[in-house]
Amino acid sequence: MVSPERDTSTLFEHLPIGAYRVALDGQLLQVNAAFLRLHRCQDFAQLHRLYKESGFNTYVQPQRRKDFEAELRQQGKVKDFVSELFRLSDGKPIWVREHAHVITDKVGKLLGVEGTVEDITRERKARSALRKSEAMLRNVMQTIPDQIWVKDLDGVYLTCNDAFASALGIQVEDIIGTRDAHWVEESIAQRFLLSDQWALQAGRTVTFEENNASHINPDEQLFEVHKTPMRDAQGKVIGILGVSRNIQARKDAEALLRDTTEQLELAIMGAELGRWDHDLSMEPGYRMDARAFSMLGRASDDATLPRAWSQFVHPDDLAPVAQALHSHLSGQSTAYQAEYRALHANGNWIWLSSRGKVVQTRKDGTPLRMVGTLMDITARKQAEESLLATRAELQATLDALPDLLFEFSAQGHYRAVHSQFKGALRLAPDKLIGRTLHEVLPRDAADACMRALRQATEEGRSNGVQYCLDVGSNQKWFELSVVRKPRVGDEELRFIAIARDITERKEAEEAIRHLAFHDPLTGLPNRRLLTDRLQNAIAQSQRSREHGALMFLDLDRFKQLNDSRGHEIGDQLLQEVARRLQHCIRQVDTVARLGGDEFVVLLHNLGSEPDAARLHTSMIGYKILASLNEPYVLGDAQHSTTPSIGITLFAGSPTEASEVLKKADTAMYAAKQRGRNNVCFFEDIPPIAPSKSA
Ligand SMILES: Nc1nc2c(ncn2[C@@H]2O[C@H](COP(=O)(O)OP(=O)(O)OP(=O)(O)O)[C@@H](O)[C@H]2O)c(=O)[nH]1
Repeated sequence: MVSPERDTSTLFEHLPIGAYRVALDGQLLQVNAAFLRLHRCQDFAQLHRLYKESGFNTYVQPQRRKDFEAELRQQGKVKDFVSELFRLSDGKPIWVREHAHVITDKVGKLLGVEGTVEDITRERKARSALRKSEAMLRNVMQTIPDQIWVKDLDGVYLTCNDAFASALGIQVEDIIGTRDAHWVEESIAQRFLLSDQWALQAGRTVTFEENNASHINPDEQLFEVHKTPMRDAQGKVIGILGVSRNIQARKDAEALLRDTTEQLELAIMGAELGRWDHDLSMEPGYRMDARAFSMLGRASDDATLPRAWSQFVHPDDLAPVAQALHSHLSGQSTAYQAEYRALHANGNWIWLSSRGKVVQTRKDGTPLRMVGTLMDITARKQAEESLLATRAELQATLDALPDLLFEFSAQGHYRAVHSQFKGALRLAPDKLIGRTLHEVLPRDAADACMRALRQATEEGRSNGVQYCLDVGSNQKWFELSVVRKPRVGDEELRFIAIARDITERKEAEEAIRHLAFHDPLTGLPNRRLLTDRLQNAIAQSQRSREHGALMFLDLDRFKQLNDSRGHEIGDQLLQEVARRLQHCIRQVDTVARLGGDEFVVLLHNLGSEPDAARLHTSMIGYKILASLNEPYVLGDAQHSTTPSIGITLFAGSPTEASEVLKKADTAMYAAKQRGRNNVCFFEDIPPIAPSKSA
């Protein structure tokens, strides 16, 4: 049988933690093997020596020994006394937990102290690490926006984060220890339970989406839920970890993207666009889709093969296309855009419009991938070309037109000037635009143009309105043709106006008119104009009762000059006579040549007194006689001539011009008969006696 003492001693020896006995003076009496291991000592002697050297106090904080002894004195024992000690062998600090009690003999006399010392350095480190990792886990759980919770196998919440608690509308502390049924409808709690069981049975993380309407998810937002069985260190399932994430916004964005992509696809199809995808990291890396490829008349089977972007591009268009590409790839342009000719399978060149953008870059910004569209613009290009040709033709026609071409508003604003002959304009075209006719032209001309515009407004066109302008130092005549432009939509009413320079025509007309009323040799009014003026003078005389007079002149023996010196010399004489006659009369009076060597002078406003009128006329008649008697230089010889002048007066009474002319002619004839170079008044000719036989 083993004695109790021996049992105690064996137990002491084999305790897994350090055990000691000390005397009242602190001397070590006995330690066990574990105590020696704790202090890394070989044997009791080494330990004892080191212990003595330390002065019986190995506490890192010396105060702790005093605390230990005080507690022992007061309580007779010390429990769970944790302190830091210096390990006796190497002086390294270690953490220990101590229990001790005093030893007494049978009568209660104090003999010493007996205690245990347990090295808890590793345990403390582990606890501290655990505390740290727990804190970290808590932080992570709070930081993650997802809802996180942990339930045990009975469905009781062990922990959760704020996101989860606030989704339920309560505090974290309120959730712990409760079940789902506390917070959600029974049906929802049931569904939660089913998914928990699914994860537990599967023995792995299960993921599913959930949007069940409940008071914690009234908007039926979509959540992605992960449930994972939780295991202890031995791999035994002890609970379930849940993570739930609101993916409504992501789903909406995905749906929008899908919609947009579909719409884009539809738009691309609707616009008959082809697509290309250019992988810039490889060569060749340009791929077309079937639609793009079929634009080139090529079989869609080969469409997706990578090729050089330049494969079908017209050689003359390579440089500009490469330039556009470079400009976008180097970031100078926000998008790539080029129009070029491409080789159709039938051998023709078609026009393509290519647009695209870089959609992927390396980290350093180097472009990696471009995508874009192709559009067949051959028809547009052809239309543009024919439009350009038509425009060029129109411009050439306009350039060839000797006219000024304008566009006006109905209010007379210059809207456009199409004229080659800018010199004929009063202002430069850019200065004309926006101004009105009245701001640019003199009043009469502007009024005439506005008249034409008004007529064109009412009738659609206007032709023939004429106006006169000073252009430079010349006076020019213009004739206006105006057409109302067909209106497109609610566009302003406009008029095309052609102003034709008709100065030459006007001058020709004037010359013709002059010829009709004037004698070409002397420029004097002819018989027709004289007759007209004579009629006017007679009419005026009737109104005013003033006298007028008509002189009829015929050169004496003019025929001889013609015959002797020729017709031309005769003409020269007639011209000089015309000049002298004009010098003898007032501006208001008229000298006319009737033909041959016959001239007529018409005098106006000779007053109402007959004698005064006759005297005045007589004076002029003799003045003319004297003037024409002056010698003439004709060619290289002098010549003399004389006129015979017949005069008649008229006043008040109605008379025919021919009658007056006849009287003057008669008087002239009388002057001839009186020996020529003479002045004779018709009124002085004695009336011819009626013949006896009559
Ligand atoms: N040089 C020239 N001669 C003309 C022109 N028209 C007519 N004559 C000539 O003028 C002459 C007119 O002569 P008359 O008046 O009949 O005779 P005359 O010699 O003047 O004789 P009297 O009048 O009786 O003194 C004719 O010889 C015509 O041929 C003309 O435009 N130029």
